[in-house]
Amino acid sequence: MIPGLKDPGLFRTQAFIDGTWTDGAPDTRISVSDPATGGGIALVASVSVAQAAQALDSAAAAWSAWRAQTAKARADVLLDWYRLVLEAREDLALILTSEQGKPLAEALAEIDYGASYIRWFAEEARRINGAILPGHRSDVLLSVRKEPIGVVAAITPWNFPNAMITRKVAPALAAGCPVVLKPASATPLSALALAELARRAGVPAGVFSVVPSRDSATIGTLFATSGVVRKLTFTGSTEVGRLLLAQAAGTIKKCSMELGGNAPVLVFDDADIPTAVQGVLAAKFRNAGQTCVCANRIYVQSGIYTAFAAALSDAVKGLTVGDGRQAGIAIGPLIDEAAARKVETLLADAVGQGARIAVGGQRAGAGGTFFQPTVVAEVTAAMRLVQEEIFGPVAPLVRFATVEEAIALANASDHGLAGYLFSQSPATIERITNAVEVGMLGINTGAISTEVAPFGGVKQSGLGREGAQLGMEDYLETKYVCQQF
Ligand SMILES: NC(=O)C1=CN([C@@H]2O[C@H](COP(=O)(O)OP(=O)(O)OC[C@H]3O[C@@H](n4cnc5c(N)ncnc54)[C@H](OP(=O)(O)O)[C@@H]3O)[C@@H](O)[C@H]2O)C=CC1
Ligand SMILES: O=C(O)[C@H](O)CS(=O)(=O)O
Repeated sequence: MIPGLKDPGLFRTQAFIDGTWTDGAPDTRISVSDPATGGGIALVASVSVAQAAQALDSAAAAWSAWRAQTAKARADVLLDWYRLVLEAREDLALILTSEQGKPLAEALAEIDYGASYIRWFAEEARRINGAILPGHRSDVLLSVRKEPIGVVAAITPWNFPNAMITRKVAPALAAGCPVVLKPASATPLSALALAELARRAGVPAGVFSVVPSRDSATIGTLFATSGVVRKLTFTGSTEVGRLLLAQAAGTIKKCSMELGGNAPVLVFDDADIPTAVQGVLAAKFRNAGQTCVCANRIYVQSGIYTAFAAALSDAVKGLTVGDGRQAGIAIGPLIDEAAARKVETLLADAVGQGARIAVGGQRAGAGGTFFQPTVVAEVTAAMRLVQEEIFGPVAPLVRFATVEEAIALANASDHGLAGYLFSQSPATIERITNAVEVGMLGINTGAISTEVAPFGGVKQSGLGREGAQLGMEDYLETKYVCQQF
């Protein structure tokens, strides 16, 4: 149980299948722990493959009635869900921080961000328009219709255990598609609370099921290979996304992939230093650096390097580390011991090759997975800090000299999710905007995520877009009709 919940009914530990709370497989449960204390907070049902298959079958059975609802009726249910989520935002944030660790202020922001996707797609539900085309013959009527793709299987990560779910479930339901969700095992409670609120909002049985499982690989294989599933949507690491794509090939399944990132930041000599520092703080240290759009490699032009490094270091020293439930905390714990150890390994590799720790560099506090917000200077492209997604509160600074060098460095990655640019030169901004290989670019800002814009990457950062009007397309099929008079 989580102390302090106003509505204990949101603390759910069973699976939610076909509108019913149900135990999982016997003798297997998911142990959910609090990353700040290491203590256990829940034992959650872990479903069997048969139960996950049952959830898919119940979704298929519910599909025809859900798609037959008017767009307005589906929108009304989503708006009720939106209202209930906002009414429960403090409980949802407390559940989220308890299982994921981010500071409560960030958790509240995530609940609002997640809710914004529900509202956005409630509105988009009523704008899924088709078209009448000018015929190629005088005796035909040509039309194009948008139809719900069918049963959607979704798999989501632990770092945004609320918003990554609504960013998929809301457009699917808006389009007329039922969803079966497998949430991350580290953070199932947020997903189950969302399911309870969806139930209260009137989402019909079978239209939204949540099947936590300790055996994610087996459930993922079921989702990717089942003939019942028409659409697979995944957010998580590139390696898992690659595996799922391969598994889905057998059924030519439509897939959306929001995968790993390795965001470059380019700070030019003409940048406004306070703006660049604030932008890097926002893009680097949100969620203790555990976001796919985090600033991962910070390239600083040689003329501003020393001044920027000093200003950033001063700002980072002011970031407080601690339990996210305490007031004023900026950096919570990393999700688990493996994450903390990975950060240590990457730092050791960099220092071993001549990098210099300007701020931080160590675990914070006595024990646990807290890590000091860290600035590393004199980093080079040969270091793992630059080559790999850090997923921790570490800001590596790399020098560069020219615009052409900056472009080459920024694009030297298999990933291309987000990127950031700090300059006051229109010519530099235009040059970089056209040349950098990313799906999303922040210019003189480090905060770019919003439901109104298409979220997604290029290269091995994924396929498809979430949010915006584009985000609805992933849950629709197009039908062209040629009617002879
Ligand atoms: N592009 C984007 O929008 C985002 C990308 N990410 C990326 O995700 C990574 C970190 O998140 P993380 O949760 O660790 O990513 P993972 O890929 O490890 O896990 C994501 C989800 O996939 C499940 N999973 C793990 N292995 C398999 C498998 N073999 N088959 C099917 N499902 C599987 C996990 O289940 P379980 O929890 O049981 O392991 C979890 O639900 C980073 O690379 C980050 O960049 C994260 C968020 C957003
Ligand atoms: O998991 C992520 O990194 C999210 O996509 C981050 S965001 O959408 O809040 O930027």
